[in-house]
Amino acid sequence: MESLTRHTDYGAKGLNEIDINQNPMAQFATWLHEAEQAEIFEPNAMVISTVDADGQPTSRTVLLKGLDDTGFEFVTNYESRKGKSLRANPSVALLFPWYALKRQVMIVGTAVATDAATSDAYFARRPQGAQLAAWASDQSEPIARREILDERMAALEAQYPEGTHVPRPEKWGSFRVVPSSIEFWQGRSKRFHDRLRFTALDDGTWKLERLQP
Ligand SMILES: Cc1cc2nc3c(=O)[nH]c(=O)nc-3n(C[C@H](O)[C@H](O)[C@H](O)COP(=O)(O)O)c2cc1C
Ligand SMILES: Cc1ncc(COP(=O)(O)O)c(CN)c1O
Repeated sequence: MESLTRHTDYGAKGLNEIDINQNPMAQFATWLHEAEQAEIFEPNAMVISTVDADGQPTSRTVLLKGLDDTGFEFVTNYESRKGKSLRANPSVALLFPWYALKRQVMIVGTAVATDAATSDAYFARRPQGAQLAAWASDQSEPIARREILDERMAALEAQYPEGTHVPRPEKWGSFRVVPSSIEFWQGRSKRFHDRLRFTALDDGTWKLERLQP
């Protein structure tokens, strides 16, 4: 396996304290836009790590669905493994792995369920197939066979013909991750990378620090 011994150079393009936007959410929006421009697959995909009631961490990918000065939004099933973990412990880590750009963004924060209206508004914008899948799936629960899921879907498709309104299941909705720190990582040559980390202060401003690579 050649990839295991490869030593790819990550290039000369740096990230410095002068050029970075002093508002980390605005800086994040710039990098997300650049990831979109680079046409990488699912640029808004992020790995979210949670810790369950027993202290066991787990990670999985979700899609970023909203971004503003208060935080990062994603949607999921509140009764899923991650949903249950977040009820027990709202601390999370987010990772945007933009390898094609030799970049990653690491966020630490707290996840809070949004109000029902926010979840309703997003659910209403989903394609009907995805809406029905949210009803059909008890996310993260074992099931004996794929066919059982397909039968559930067929029954839901009969109940809700194309174009009819599908209400949001109560078990499904959005979370907002309120960040306490946001680190921008830019890969550079010789593994001598740039790392700039913002930490939220009590007065609503951000402290910026450079971390060693
Ligand atoms: C690219 C990608 C995007 C995904 N987006 C979501 C998402 O936005 N919400 C979601 O609940 N699951 C999403 N999934 C599935 C999750 O990774 C995961 O399998 C699921 O949420 C169950 O996780 P859990 O059992 O740890 O709760 C995505 C998977 C991939 C690969
Ligand atoms: C199970 C699941 N739930 C939610 C989402 C994200 O929401 P949407 O389907 O509206 O993109 C995804 C995206 N891959 C998903 O796989």
